Amino acid sequence: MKELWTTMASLMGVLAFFQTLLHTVIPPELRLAILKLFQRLFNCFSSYCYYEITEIDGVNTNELYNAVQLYLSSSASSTATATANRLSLTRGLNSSVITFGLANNDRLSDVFNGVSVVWEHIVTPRQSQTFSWRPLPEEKRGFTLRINKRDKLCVLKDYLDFITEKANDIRRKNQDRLLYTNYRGGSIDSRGHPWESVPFKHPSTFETLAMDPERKKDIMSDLRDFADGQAFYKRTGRAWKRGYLLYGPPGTGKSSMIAAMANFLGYDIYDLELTEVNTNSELRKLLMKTSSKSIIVIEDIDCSINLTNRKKNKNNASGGGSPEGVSGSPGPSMIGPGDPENNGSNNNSITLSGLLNFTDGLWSCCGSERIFVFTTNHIEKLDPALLRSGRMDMHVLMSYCTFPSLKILLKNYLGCEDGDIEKGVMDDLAAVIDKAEMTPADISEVLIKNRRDNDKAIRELLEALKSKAEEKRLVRVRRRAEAEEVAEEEEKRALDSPKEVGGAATGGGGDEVEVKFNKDEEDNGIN
Ligand SMILES: Nc1ncnc2c1ncn2[C@@H]1O[C@H](COP(=O)(O)OP(=O)(O)OP(=O)(O)O)[C@@H](O)[C@H]1O
Ligand SMILES: [Mg+2]
Repeated sequence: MKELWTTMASLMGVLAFFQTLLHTVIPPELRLAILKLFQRLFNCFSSYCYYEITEIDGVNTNELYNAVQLYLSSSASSTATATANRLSLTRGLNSSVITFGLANNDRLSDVFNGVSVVWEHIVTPRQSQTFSWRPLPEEKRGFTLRINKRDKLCVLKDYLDFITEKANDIRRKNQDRLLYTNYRGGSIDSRGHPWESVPFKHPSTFETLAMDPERKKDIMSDLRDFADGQAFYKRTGRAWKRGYLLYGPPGTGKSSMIAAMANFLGYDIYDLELTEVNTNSELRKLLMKTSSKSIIVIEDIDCSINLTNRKKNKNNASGGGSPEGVSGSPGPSMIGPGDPENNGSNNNSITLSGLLNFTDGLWSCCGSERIFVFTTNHIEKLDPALLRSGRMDMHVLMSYCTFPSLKILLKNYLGCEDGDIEKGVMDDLAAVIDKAEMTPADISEVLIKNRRDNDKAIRELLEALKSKAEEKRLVRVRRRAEAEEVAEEEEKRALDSPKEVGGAATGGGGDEVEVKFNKDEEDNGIN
């Protein structure tokens, strides 16, 4: 044994001697060249290709590294017990989910399209801090992907695309939805963001939303088509965005529908408070800072902006209207801060034109996969240019509660399925629901109040519906009586007016004569 140790020691001594000799005799350049030669020889005979994905690419963070890390985290968690003994755990900002990661210098195998690959996470200490504008981490991190040479051409690109897509999905799923608002107008905070965000936890879903089931299905499939439609939008040359206009009386579920859309698609919401935005350029700035896969909402659009701007400017053609692209409608005029119309009480110089550009102009495409949702209680007040397809592709009427919607509310609040309530009672509800014109919000109130006692809740609901229906009937009777009265009066006036009509006839056309007469009167007054 002793002899063995002595031989080993002398062998080590000889090796050390030769190493020192080689270092002194062979210059470093030659050593490097020999090393490279060996590497090349090894690569020639190896049946694998190796790809390195480093954390920092020069000075920038390598997005692919982050994507691979996230992607492997899902594989690592699912196969954690099978392969890895040591996993790193992380929880990101705004996230309630813990992600698993491949620990340092650990390996993981994966299969894509039937091809096996091996990932290795390599962490080495950074040797010397070279000069950099930003401090670099002390460790050099990277992933090495090992693929069989014969498979590399057919899978590499598709595999990396797949990883990037999957990582984006995981990132979105792991992060809580965010609700952004622009309470400071377009001004930016210390981190350069004009939006403030809070986690979005609205529980509304399409399942809880009370509306016509067919209409609901249409909207859901429209949203699904939109989310899966990247190739379609590219092929047709359209910007990947969609506009929804939700209109109807207060309390019919417009805001609840927006929350349901966000929860369905997993998108963030940007709630744009137009009254906080002072200029069109601020609006543009806000738009530029929104992310893809988001819903941009303007609630109560009729109250947010003076939608008569365009109409006013229609008469004011010399005011510099720009062509807007809607046939038959004149281009909107930009109203600048110095415009007399905007001075005085209203200093807000955001215009309808700015808003139209926001939803449909070139700037609306600075990002992708975005849904614009406008809500209003008065669709008739909106400018037709705002409603046209392309801007608002889908108009959704959120109406008073109908019988199918009522069934959804009964299920949500009382847990009553079809058949749980007596048929006679259901028939009574069905007979009265349309006449009552109650909103889902009104009905929810009645149900929520009595949710501990289903019988009482339904009894009170029926009473409320009946009394509302009676109220509506009385209003209709009164209106009809008033209309009849007006019609009678008009008839009487028509009988008394042949003389006037005759006089007008001699002048050639009622309205024209009246205008002319007034004008003459005016002229006489002036003279
Ligand atoms: N269609 C609906 N389905 C389920 N719940 C509804 C529906 N409509 C209203 N509600 C209930 O009424 C409340 C108010 O609804 P919501 O805020 O969505 O109405 P809205 O149409 O946006 O009203 P407004 O026009 O005043 O903004 C919601 O919290 C929800 O509980
Ligand atoms: Mg609302």
